[in-house]
Amino acid sequence: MKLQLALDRLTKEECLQVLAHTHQMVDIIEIGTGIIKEYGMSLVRKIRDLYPHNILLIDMKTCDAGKHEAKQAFAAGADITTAMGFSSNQTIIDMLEVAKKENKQVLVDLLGINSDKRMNELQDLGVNLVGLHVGKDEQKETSFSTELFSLVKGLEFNVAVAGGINLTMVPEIKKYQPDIIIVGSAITKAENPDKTAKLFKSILQ
Ligand SMILES: O=C(CO)[C@H](O)[C@H](O)COP(=O)(O)O
Repeated sequence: MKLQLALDRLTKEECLQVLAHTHQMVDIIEIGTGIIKEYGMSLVRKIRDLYPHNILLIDMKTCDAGKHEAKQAFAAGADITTAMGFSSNQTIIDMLEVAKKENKQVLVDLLGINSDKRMNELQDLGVNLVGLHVGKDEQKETSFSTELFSLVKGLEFNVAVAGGINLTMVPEIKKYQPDIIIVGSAITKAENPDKTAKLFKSILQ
């Protein structure tokens, strides 16, 4: 089970500071959508250069122009880019094609997806990595629940989970054996991000 650290709603300096203290404890560094919008690919390149040994996911949340945005993400150094599950099939097909050529990956974010029909379509398109996700705004009303795993039950996906995940929630989530646990604020806003990342890592091992 891999630990992914999501950098969101931080300044560039805060991102670099958190990473300096935590990169050894995390498997995947995620550069969040808002950070990419603020600082662009130059920060992605900088983090790629600083941390060549971590897997780098950039949360493009692409929903159109899939080919172009996947190429952009991989050219900047991403190992994984993200697409929204509600995107057109063509967008997802194009992104998977670019990823395959470059030996990279696409994570399909299931934010807002709740139909088995769409899940089957995604599987038929060749998607192999999906994210069960409770969004930041949704978190005001609800928190991550393991009921979300029903969406991937019986399907062949590698699964990431995200959305306000904290240390207390991990033992229950672990029972479902997701491939990746994505943690943002619980680490980045902690008093001691390094200590907290270490605790997450030790629970996952
Ligand atoms: O994709 C995201 C927001 O769109 C975040 O990466 C994800 O929600 C994790 O952050 P947090 O643990 O703070 O919710």
